[in-house]
Amino acid sequence: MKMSLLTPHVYWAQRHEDIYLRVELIDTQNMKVHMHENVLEFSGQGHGAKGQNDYQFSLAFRLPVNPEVSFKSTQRQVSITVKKAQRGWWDRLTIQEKKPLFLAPDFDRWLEESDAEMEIHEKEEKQKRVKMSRREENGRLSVKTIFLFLYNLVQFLCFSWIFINMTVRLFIFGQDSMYDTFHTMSDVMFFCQTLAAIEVVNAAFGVVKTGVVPTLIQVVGRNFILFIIIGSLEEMHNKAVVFFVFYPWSAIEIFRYPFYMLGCFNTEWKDLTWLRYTVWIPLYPLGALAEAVAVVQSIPLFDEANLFSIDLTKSIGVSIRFSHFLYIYLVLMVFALTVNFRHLYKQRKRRFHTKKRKAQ
Ligand SMILES: CCCCCCCCCCCCC[C@@H](O)CC(=O)SCCNC(=O)CCNC(=O)[C@H](O)C(C)(C)COP(=O)(O)OP(=O)(O)OC[C@H]1O[C@@H](n2cnc3c(N)ncnc32)[C@H](O)[C@@H]1OP(=O)(O)O
Repeated sequence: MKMSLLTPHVYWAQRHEDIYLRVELIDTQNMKVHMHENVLEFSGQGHGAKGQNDYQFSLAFRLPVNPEVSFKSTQRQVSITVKKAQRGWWDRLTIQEKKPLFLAPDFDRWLEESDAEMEIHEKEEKQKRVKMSRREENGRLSVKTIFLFLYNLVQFLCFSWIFINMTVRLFIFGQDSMYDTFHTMSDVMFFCQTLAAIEVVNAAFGVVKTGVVPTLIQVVGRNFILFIIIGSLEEMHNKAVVFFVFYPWSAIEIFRYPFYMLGCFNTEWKDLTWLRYTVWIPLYPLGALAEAVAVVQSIPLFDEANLFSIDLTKSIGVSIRFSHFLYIYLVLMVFALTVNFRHLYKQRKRRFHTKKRKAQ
């Protein structure tokens, strides 16, 4: 059956820089779209107003347009975009004053000149806002990265100083060095552990992706031992247990903080990651055991000194001794230890399990 040559319905709209044409043809095949001397030539087979047929049209534009035409055929229509050679608003589309019969405004996209200007203005504003928020985000990111990097660096340097000093002193002075640990290391340890409060704040405000509870247990637990159990009792200062508390504390941190430092720049050193997530396995129970021994050793000393006890003998006839609280603390330690051990185990599994899956 011979198909007759017909013109499809064409709808148009403009912006300051573009012309949009919508050709109402369904399932267009063998489509040709050309621009020749400012005239757009279209031909194709498809289902239009007169059923399945060959359709064609040409449009001589009123003002110069770019020779390149972009077009897209969908199941329902053909969309053509032509770029104006010069930015501006046209009072009509074609060179001839009389509008071709097949051409009509595309009211879905139609805008008056002032509305189109408004649209440009809104687009520019939106782009500006996106740019500004990106810049702000980058600024915030870098401030956060610098802050975390410096924090981890300071902790790494201080804990390394403690660890190296304790090791060297152990080699030089042997067992005697243990009794001197508090006098030689406590200032730096006080500094590090006070600074570590930042980690709780970071976790609470989402600065780092970690749980608040394990961090709180870690920081409060250590600071209780350092400032109350050891720090507040002079008799505890020259006990060897201080060595056994400080050594595992500082040993883990010389791996943990550099691991975070690299993480700040999305970098990883596999061996360091392995150490960070493995060394705690023996160190954590050892550290906790040393802390428990320190608490037990301090109990008679607190009783003797009557420190932090609340005397209620006059009002209710009893005195609440700090040592009572310390017995409770020892039980609490078991729970807290379990929570953190499980947390660290999960972190280890997450780290190595994901890495393995990624590698597959
Ligand atoms: C509520 C009051 C309770 C009172 C409780 C009283 C009883 C307490 C008894 C507790 C006994 C404690 C014993 C303990 O003190 C003994 C010792 O410490 S012995 C030495 C061995 N110790 C350790 O190994 C523990 C060391 N500490 C830690 O690992 C952390 O403090 C801990 C919170 C336990 C776990 O860390 P975290 O949850 O942060 O895990 P990740 O390291 O995997 O980090 C998760 C993601 O966050 C990013 N992150 C974390 N911190 C930083 C940082 N400073 N800078 C940059 N990025 C950071 C990290 O990169 C991870 O991100 P991603 O997953 O994307 O890589």
